[in-house]
This record gives sequence, structure tokens and C-alpha cells, in this order.
Amino acid sequence: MSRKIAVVLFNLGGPDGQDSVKPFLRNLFNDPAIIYAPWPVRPLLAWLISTTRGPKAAKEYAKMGGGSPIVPETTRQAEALTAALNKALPGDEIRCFLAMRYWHPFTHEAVEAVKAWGADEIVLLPLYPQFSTTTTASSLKAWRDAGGPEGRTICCFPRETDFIAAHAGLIREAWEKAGRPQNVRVLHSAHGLPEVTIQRGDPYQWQVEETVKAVTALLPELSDHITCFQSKVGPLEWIGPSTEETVEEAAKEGKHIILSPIAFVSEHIETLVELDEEYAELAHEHGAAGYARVPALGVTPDFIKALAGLVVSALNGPVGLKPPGGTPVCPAEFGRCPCREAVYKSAESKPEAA
Ligand SMILES: C=CC1=C(C)c2cc3[nH]c(cc4nc(cc5[nH]c(cc1n2)c(C)c5CCC(=O)O)C(CCC(=O)O)=C4C)c(C)c3C=C
Ligand SMILES: [Fe+2]
Ligand SMILES: [Fe+2]
Repeated sequence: MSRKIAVVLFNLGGPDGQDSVKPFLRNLFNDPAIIYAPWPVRPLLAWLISTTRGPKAAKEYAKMGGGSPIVPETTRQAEALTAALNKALPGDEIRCFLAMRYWHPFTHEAVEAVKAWGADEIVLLPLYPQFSTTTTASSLKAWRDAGGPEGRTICCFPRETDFIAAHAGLIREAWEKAGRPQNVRVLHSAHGLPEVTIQRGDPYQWQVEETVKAVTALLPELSDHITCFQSKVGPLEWIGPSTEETVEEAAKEGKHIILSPIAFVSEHIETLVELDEEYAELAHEHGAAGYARVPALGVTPDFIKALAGLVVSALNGPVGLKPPGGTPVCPAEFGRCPCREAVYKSAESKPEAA
């Protein structure tokens, strides 16, 4: 019998014009997953930060036509994924819905749309390959808080085979396009996080390293590599090394830099402004032999294949949170990752270490 399958794609969202930069930032900094301060300190801080940061951020969004390309990019991914799922699941009716965390289409709008459509099956697919409490968990909480029905939920996919092949393929293409230089260092740049978030058991940094290990294993000619973290915000200590210092160091060594955004699945302000403008300039200033930025995954066929595979495998598994392959991804010290929790729940026993 034909099923109506809703696939909900979660992402951060971004301002759709100059007027929405400040309210977007206010929503972001008012998220308790981002700023741990209690009410009413957090909303006050969110107002203060969005007011002071707004004008500079608006100028950067103006360079991209006024707003963020994240929704158009995610829409293209949704179309490509729908086409792939139509092939993989003939006879079923597939529809992808966008659920953005801090701007339209908001997660609560997606909940209404999915309910109105009357889906038989729901797959929740956060477009964050590496789980973080600040992204994946925050999005899934927004879904639940808005009355979103429980679905088959994909926790994270930091080592998924086609996802890894997509990254490796794009890095190799960038290297070939640059004329296959020899003196290369690959910089895998991920969005950073405050140290305190990791200390509380967030597995994001560990999962980013797992992705880098798997990608590097497919690129033996490009073994000189490093993982670094970008986009620091605020006065707290963030995990490092920073992408900025890593670019500078590689440039001073006269390296040909290949910079790959390893935790972003689409282009947006952090790739188009920070990586393409600020760090490209830094690399040239400090004498890099070259600087090539690897495109974000977008609709790269291997990436869409990865997403389709995750959806199909989630549909074959139990309702609830599902780590890829049904086995936990993270070691026990990362207690904030629900992939462990999900498996133990389904086994109806919890080992002491979890
Ligand atoms: C892996 C993905 C991301 C993590 C982890 C993450 C954590 C995180 N982000 C901020 C603050 C900002 N992020 C901003 C933009 C932004 N962040 C991500 C992804 C992750 N963030 C994306 C995809 C985007 C782009 C959105 C778009 O416009 O399309 C911004 C806004 C831009 C700016 O003013 O710099 C802020 C602010 C924190 C504090 C944080 C973890 C605590
Ligand atoms: Fe961010
Ligand atoms: Fe996990």
C-alpha cells in the first residue's frame, strides 16, 4: 500500500533580508542551547547582542544580496532528495519539508504543514552531519515543543560512507582544478563551539574528527591536513585551533591551502564571506602558494545518495531516534549524544558507562 512519507529537513535558517538580520540574531541568542543563562538574563543578553552585532552582520548579509542563501540551498537539496527517494521508494508519495530553527520557515510552520498533509510516516533528518546540543538537539526540541509528531529520527551521520565520499570527491576536484600542486595542506574547517559546551558532554568536536579521519583515509595524496574551527562569537573560550590562525600558519609555511567546510552542508555567510573573503585575503597576505575553497556539499550526487540512504534505512527501523546502522556512534564520555540513549532504550537495558 502506498504511504505518504514526510521527510523533515532541519537547519539553522538565516535572515531573508536586511530587516530580518536583527530578529534572526535575537532568536539565535535567546536559545538556551546557545546561551546557558536563565530567564530573564538570556532574553536581555539576546536583545543586547543582536542590537550590537546586527549592523555588522547586516553588512555581511548585504554582500550576499541582502540575506542568507540557506533556504534556497536547502530547497534545492529537498528537491534532489525527493527525486532520489522517488526512485528508491516507487509507489510511495514523498514530500520534503523545511524546518528552520531561527527564521522562516520556522520549525512550528513545518509541524503545521506536515500535520495538514497527513503523513503516514515521518522521518526527521537534521542537516547536521555531526551531532551538537547547539544544533541537532535544539532543532529536535523545537519540533517537540511545537507539537511535532514523533518520527523516525536520524541522530547524526559523521562517518556515513556516501557522505564521506562526497567530501573526498569535492576536495580531490578542488586539488585537480588547482593543477594538482604538491605542497598542499588540507584545512578541514568546522563551525566552532564554546569549550564549556564540549565539557558538558557535547560530541560535536569528536564527531568532526571522525569525519576528518574517514575523509583523509580516501585521500592518500593529500595527507598533510588539519582540523580547525571558525566563526567564534563572544568572550568565552572556544575550541581550537581557530581557522584564522591555521590559515596564517599554513600561508607562512608557503603551503597551497585547500580549505574544506567539513561541518556545513550548504553555502551561507560562514562560507561565502568568512572563508571566501576574509581567509582568502589572509592566506594571500601571508604568502600562501595558493588558496582553494572546496564548495559545500549542496546537491553533490554522493551527498544526496547519503541522505536518501539514511531516510530509507530509518524507515526500516523503529520509531524514535536512530543512530546510523543502529549502533551508537559516540563513546560513553559524550553523554549528551542521544545515539547511545536510543540504542540502550531499544535494548531495554542501560550499561553503567552510558
Ligand atoms: C555545525 C553547525 C553550526 C554550529 C555547531 C553552530 C554553533 C553556533 N553558532 C553560533 C552563532 C552564530 N552562528 C551564525 C550563523 C550560522 N551558524 C551555522 C551553523 C552552526 N552554528 C550556520 C549554518 C550559520 C549561517 C546562517 C545563515 O545566515 O545562513 C550566526 C550569524 C552570523 C553572524 O552573525 O556571525 C551566529 C551569530 C553560536 C554562538 C554557536 C554555538 C554556541
Ligand atoms: Fe553558528
Ligand atoms: Fe552519538
